[in-house]
Amino acid sequence: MKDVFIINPKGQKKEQLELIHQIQEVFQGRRIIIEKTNGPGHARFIAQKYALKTEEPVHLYVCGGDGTLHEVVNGMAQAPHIYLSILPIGTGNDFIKSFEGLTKRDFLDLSAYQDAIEMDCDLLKVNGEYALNSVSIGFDVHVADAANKTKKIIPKGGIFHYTLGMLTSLCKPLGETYALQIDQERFEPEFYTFLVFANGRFYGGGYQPCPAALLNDGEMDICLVKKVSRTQIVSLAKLYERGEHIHYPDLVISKKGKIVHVDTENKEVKMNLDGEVRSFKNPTIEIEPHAIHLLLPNKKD
Ligand SMILES: Nc1ncnc2c1ncn2[C@@H]1O[C@H](COP(=O)(O)OP(=O)(O)OP(=O)(O)O)[C@@H](O)[C@H]1O
Repeated sequence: MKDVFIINPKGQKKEQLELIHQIQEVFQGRRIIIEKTNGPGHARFIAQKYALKTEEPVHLYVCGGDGTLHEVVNGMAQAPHIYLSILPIGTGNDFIKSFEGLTKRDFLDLSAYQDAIEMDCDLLKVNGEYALNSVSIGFDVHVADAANKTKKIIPKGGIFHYTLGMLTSLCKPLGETYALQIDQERFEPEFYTFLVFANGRFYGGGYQPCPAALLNDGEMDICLVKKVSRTQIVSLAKLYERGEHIHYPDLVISKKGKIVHVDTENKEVKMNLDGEVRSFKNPTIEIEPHAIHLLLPNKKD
């Protein structure tokens, strides 16, 4: 199998240097390929290049944050000969938090991939674009947008960016009215503060909109947050971080599903796909079961 490292050089410098040192040690004498990204869209392009070469299996190591991972997945989803590992050197790295028992340090230990653990992982798909971790609409898209801006100024910080983003977003309109169809069930138009469709458990630097979400169950977990006031948002933030908001059915509807249509009355709405902000009209969100092969670190205690 060919080993290819896609490295986003914008990642945390110290972790990047340690990683390059480990690559030299662990892969000494073996043929590897290092591909550095040069800007937006490049990681996707590189992943697509290997997805189109079907003659040899490829172990792709994604070295970056959730943004790089999102791009790579969009380049190689459904390619049966690509195996993906995540080397988290971003600021948030929310996706890896869904793997219970594995820490960021475990993911960054290259020797733990010699006899890696294989896992097929579901993906979400929104009008043709894949998301690995989560998709959302409403208030938290403003939060992701604001967090992306502050990350450019202060690169470290995790949940800090999202908390700050939440506070600045409280000045914006809080939500919208949508009609929804979740599988066979129709939801008449209602005002929602935000809607989250999750494959993974964590987003926004560490919040848990869908604490029971599993990456390989063939279903998406759905959290519909009804109309809440600005003061309720602030007081609910801690519960939301712990995933305890689901115990408040007068405020939150929790569901599972395979396909969701959101009727935006043909208006463009902003959506958050793994932290990237996009605009869609009347989006359809689907789960694509077992759409990528992951190779996870095999931790030796
Ligand atoms: N050489 C480069 N220089 C600057 N930016 C780059 C370069 N290559 C890729 N990028 C940008 O980096 C972005 C992804 O960064 P990263 O993977 O850290 O994502 P992130 O969303 O900040 O994730 P996290 O929150 O986990 O840190 C891509 O969307 C791309 O625009």
